[in-house]
Amino acid sequence: MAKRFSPDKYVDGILAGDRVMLSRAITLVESRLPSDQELAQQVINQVLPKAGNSVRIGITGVPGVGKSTFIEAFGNYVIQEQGKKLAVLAIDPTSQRTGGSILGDKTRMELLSTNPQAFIRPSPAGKSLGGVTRSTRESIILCEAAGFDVIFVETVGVGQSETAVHAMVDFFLLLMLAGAGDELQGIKRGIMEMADAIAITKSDGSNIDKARVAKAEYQNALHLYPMAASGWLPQVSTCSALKQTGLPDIWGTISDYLELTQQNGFFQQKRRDQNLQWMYEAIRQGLEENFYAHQQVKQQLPGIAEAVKTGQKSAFAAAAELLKLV
Ligand SMILES: Nc1nc2c(ncn2[C@@H]2O[C@H](COP(=O)(O)OP(=O)(O)OP(=O)(O)O)[C@@H](O)[C@H]2O)c(=O)[nH]1
Repeated sequence: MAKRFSPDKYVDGILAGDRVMLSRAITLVESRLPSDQELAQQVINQVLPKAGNSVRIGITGVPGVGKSTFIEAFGNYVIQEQGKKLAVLAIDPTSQRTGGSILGDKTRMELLSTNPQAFIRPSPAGKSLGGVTRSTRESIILCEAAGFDVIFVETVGVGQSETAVHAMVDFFLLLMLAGAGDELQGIKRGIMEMADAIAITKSDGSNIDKARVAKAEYQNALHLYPMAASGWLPQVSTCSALKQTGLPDIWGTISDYLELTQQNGFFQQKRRDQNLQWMYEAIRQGLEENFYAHQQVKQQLPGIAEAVKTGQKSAFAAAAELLKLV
């Protein structure tokens, strides 16, 4: 097992912006060991008052949309032109690639991964969506305490992980291709409804006209949705990560959104709601872990499951019997 330090050492390191200590603290957060979990909670509790001062931006899009290239280009823009410190985290429980999606794509994030103002952390490998979600939420807090004022949370645009990311960010950006059709892109209607902005990627060369048409179409489609509680009308823009165009527009949209929602109180309300949601989620996960770790449950579960399978017991009676054991 790697070396562990006192909680203060992690806390001091993080607050001083020490990236190595930040990385080590995230490793604690990702660990399944109860002793690591306990240490992680102590660290998080201590840095919590220094967290929260960032803009949390979820970025999603199906494979092929150009996500890594976009994050590299937009990330560098945010650092260089907006003077921000950027952390990039990933939620990708499906990733089979070693070290998760971001590390696998490090070559496409060459500039960002060597930029001292950026911190890139891949999705933890071998975890369930719930596990990844939890560690990403806690990693956001640690990154904020370390002084990162923009956080990108990247996810693959195929389903459940979008909902998880949406529940932990302030702003949700959906990347789309021009002319591929929603269904072809595997974008579910629900994901479009969650988007605060859509960026049509690869708007360069012969693609520019197609991207312009797509922009108008998506803008029309978004107008059909009922007005969001934030009072914000989702915006569509076109961009090219390759040619570095459209990036200031996207940042402008994010800034407009922040201005509106901070003024009308939606931003603060959403964060408070998300905090509560995190708590209930943690309770649910904790209960589930305790249940399956319980000695008697472990012993009796296989037999009872078999009885359900063969029709000797009803699913509900079986569940009730097992739940009573804890
Ligand atoms: N013409 C053009 N091609 C692009 C642009 N951005 C990305 N590409 C190309 O699109 C392909 C996919 O880009 P990636 O950045 O790997 O995106 P992805 O497939 O969504 O990958 P993940 O980030 O792993 O999900 C690559 O061949 C890129 O060179 C762009 O702005 N213009």
